[in-house]
Amino acid sequence: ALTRRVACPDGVNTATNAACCSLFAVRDDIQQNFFSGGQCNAEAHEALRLTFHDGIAISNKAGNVGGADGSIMIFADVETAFHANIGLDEVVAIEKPFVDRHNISAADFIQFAGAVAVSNCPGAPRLPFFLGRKTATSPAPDGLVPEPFHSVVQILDRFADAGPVGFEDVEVVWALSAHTIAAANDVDPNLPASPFDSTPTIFDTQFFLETQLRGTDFIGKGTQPGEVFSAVKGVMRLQSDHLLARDTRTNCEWQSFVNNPQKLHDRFIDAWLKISLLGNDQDSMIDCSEVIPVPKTINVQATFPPTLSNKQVEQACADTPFPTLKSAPGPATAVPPVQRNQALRANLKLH
Ligand code: HEM
Ligand SMILES: [Ca+2]
Repeated sequence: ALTRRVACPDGVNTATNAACCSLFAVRDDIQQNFFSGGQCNAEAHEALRLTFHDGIAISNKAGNVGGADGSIMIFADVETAFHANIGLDEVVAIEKPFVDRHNISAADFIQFAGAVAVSNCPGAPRLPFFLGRKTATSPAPDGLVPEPFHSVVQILDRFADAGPVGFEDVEVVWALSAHTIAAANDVDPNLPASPFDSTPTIFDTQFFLETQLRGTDFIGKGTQPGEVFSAVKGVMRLQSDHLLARDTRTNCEWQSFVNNPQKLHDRFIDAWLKISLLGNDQDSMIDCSEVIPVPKTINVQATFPPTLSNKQVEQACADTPFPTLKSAPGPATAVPPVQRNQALRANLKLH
């Protein structure tokens, strides 16, 4: 049966539910004025990180208060001072004016902006967006956001405790697909915008491949808490990603994503949707996924970075051999830092 669509008051768009109509203007505003005309830039990456740090701050042990409730923006003074939220004061400051000038809650805006952000990255899945989150009445307590220097057990336990259902070990791996479009600004403050894979503006499986390579050096002057040896110049490796790629509880799931973009899509949609709904009841929310842009598709094979090959794989999964893949041609060159929207930052007096 055909779904009847309603004409939106903007005279341009139609929607399956009239409540979604106001999101078109929010989308167009952030694409233009936040993501530099629809780029998978540093701001897009930060918008995605923020969805996680708002959502994951809920604990079954503590009675499931919080989650994706906007507390990280509403109580920004408290929460952006938490060590795990380092650097997020900036994206909160960028996002706040958009919330103020549109009729949308902080909780919904954070997740909506994250879904739009991901759509800007070629190769990404089109993430679903549901409208109607509860609004925070108190800040999240400290200690609920995983840190890169945490052990695998600490990380898996934290995810398992996030919400009444929690996350299975494999779902933690699925969620970490986000690090294919990511960089670190504050792990090594001397090297801001250091990406986690060689293609931080493309939603591909390189992150899972590159973290499985034998680390050879720090990308900066030395170790920072949560940083380990990386295999690729310019690419920062987090200890948490390194350990999850090797731990017996997660290593085969990690490897299974290498050169499997279909699985990457399917599982990231599942894991991210779950994060984006933590603390809320999906059945009482409105599906506005149609407002999220359709990402550009890519057709690439996972490849070893120049000079590296299957020989450098630190095989961890005992069940299945690592896939045999080609190496990118040429000499090893340093992966450049991720571009930031300097004008936007200057306007808000951010560094
Ligand atoms: C074990 C769990 C995780 C740990 C320990 C972790 C840790 C980190 C750290 C340390 C950074 C660098 C922050 C900075 O210095 O600027 C980072 C960046 C990022 N993380 Fe995670 N993360 C985890 C899971 C996730 C998940 C589940 C998502 C999203 C679904 C996510 C999305 C991102 C993104 C998009 C960035 C890049 C931000 C930017 O480029 O500015 N992370 N993460
Ligand atoms: Ca990538």
